[in-house]
Amino acid sequence: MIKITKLNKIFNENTKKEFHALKDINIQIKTSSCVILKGVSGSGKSTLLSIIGTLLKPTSGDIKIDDESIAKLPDLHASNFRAKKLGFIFQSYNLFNELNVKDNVSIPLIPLGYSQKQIDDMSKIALTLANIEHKKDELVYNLSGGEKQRCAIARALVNNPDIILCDEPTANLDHDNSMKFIESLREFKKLNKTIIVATHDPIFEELDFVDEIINIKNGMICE
Ligand SMILES: Nc1ncnc2c1ncn2[C@@H]1O[C@H](COP(=O)(O)OP(=O)(O)OP(=O)(O)O)[C@@H](O)[C@H]1O
Repeated sequence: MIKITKLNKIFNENTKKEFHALKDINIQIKTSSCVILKGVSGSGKSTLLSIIGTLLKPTSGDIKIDDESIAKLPDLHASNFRAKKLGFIFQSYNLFNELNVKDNVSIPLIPLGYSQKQIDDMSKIALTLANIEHKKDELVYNLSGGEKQRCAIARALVNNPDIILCDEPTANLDHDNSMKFIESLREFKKLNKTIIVATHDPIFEELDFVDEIINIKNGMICE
């Protein structure tokens, strides 16, 4: 369970540029559910996703993941927490173009102290799940947009995370590849992952496996 209580995020606090990006957010996300964070550009979706992902700290309020409070985790603990529990899929893929697919996918495992054999085995499982195993030796630079997305999916899955966070995952995909991405989400759901997708793509609105759509407007949850 992810429990967010009275969460606020203020950028540039106490300066002329002060901006209240998230206002008194209260949400509970059940384990193994799929939730869509929906809202127009600038509404606060990425900010909320980044806080859930421990990439950003809230100004006030609490966020608990499986009863562990993560709002104020020191940076080293936050990066360990991410490495064990979370997988990220970003709109811009965030891959290393000059490395091959397999190396990109195995990167999150390196700080976790696995042996080379374990890294190879775990990477192979993720590459197969994301249907990109056949391109494992190809440089990311040479992949199509849909293939880059599948490589990013494999990287998000490689540590077998409980929670998968997706930020505008279909923004750079055509309709066919967006539909393929949605089928990947369906598979994650079958694997009992908790999935949170921040998006304004209407394609996510009527999916049978989505448990909840949370609307965000001007940093607030709309009922
Ligand atoms: N580091 C920052 N400093 C100042 N303001 C910021 C910062 N990050 C985000 N903001 C502001 O907070 C608001 C919410 O941004 P956020 O990226 O969360 O929106 P979003 O709903 O994800 O938008 P998009 O769909 O365009 O990605 C925006 O007005 C943005 O300009």
